[in-house]
Amino acid sequence: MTAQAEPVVAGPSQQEGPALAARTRGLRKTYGRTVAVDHVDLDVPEGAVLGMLGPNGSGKTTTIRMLLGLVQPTEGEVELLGHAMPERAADALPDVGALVEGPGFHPFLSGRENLLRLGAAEPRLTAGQISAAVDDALERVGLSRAGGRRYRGYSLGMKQRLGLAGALLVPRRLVVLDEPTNGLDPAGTREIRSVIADLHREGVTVLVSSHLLAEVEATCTHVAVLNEGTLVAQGDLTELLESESPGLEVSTTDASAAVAALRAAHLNARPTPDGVRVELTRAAAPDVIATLVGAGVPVHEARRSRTGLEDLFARLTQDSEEAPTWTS
Ligand SMILES: Nc1ncnc2c1ncn2[C@@H]1O[C@H](COP(=O)(O)OP(=O)(O)OP(=O)(O)O)[C@@H](O)[C@H]1O
Repeated sequence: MTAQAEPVVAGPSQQEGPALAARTRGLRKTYGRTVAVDHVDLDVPEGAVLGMLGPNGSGKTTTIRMLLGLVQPTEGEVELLGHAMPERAADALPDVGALVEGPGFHPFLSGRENLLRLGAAEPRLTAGQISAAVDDALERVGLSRAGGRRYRGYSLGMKQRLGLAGALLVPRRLVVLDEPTNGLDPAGTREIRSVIADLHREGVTVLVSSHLLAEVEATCTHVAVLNEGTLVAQGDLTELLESESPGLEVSTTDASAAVAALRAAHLNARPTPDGVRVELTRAAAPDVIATLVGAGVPVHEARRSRTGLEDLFARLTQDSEEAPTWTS
């Protein structure tokens, strides 16, 4: 594994910042010789929708499972809603709704019957409250009409939404969702997004893991980026993006010649689908174009780029031995 720089941090420091719904310090998990999570100091501010981003295998699920007390850390501390985990799980977990792995619903029962069974195991609901809580939860995730149908016939999106309804049977302070839109079509993704937006409006803290950059950019107020088990950036999403250096997008038919010429001139450049993106920290746009033209690279168009999440992650993860694959 490549040595990582100090994580990029945006937003107020912890002393003056908001209360934290979840917090880890020095969190580490190893499986044999595999380091799944490496000294992660994660802050999830109360009221945030925090997107935990990272390529496959970067440690998102393991971190989430340690937060919820489902996996014992090798080292480090976890606090969930102010309670030490896993020791004080019984104090913390009633306020936490989680959708962590494929929910174990019964295939031959309807969505509603499955939720009734879950409701019966929910310590905050009396027997008389379960039915109304189930109906509320079904409505919240848009499954009221499909509630009577067998789980077996549900689409993947409906199954995910039913899992979410199960996590929301009672009001929660924190909702944790591990890749909730995995495998969903755009309509299913929009539905999950809208449930997250509703929770945010109600002041519920949401921690959602994803490897979809566009998804996080559209839904989240905060972001935490994991790469090879290490936290490489975290903070307020807008502040993180604003702290990024400006770039120039150059359209060219010869991206490899362009990258070679720019790197020879000690400029940071990386290929994009229609050319290259050049960081404008060490050179102004006219110098970049002059360098390319001087090297005989055909320049069809050049425009300043708005820094997006994709650029931020390309930079944060560019030192990896294997370039991570991001999907936007
Ligand atoms: N129970 C386990 N036993 C052995 N290795 C594990 C176990 N759980 C996770 N790992 C390893 O730890 C690393 C981090 O895995 P993790 O599932 O946390 O990543 P992730 O970011 O959630 O990935 P994905 O997006 O693919 O779900 C991987 O190398 C994985 O193979």
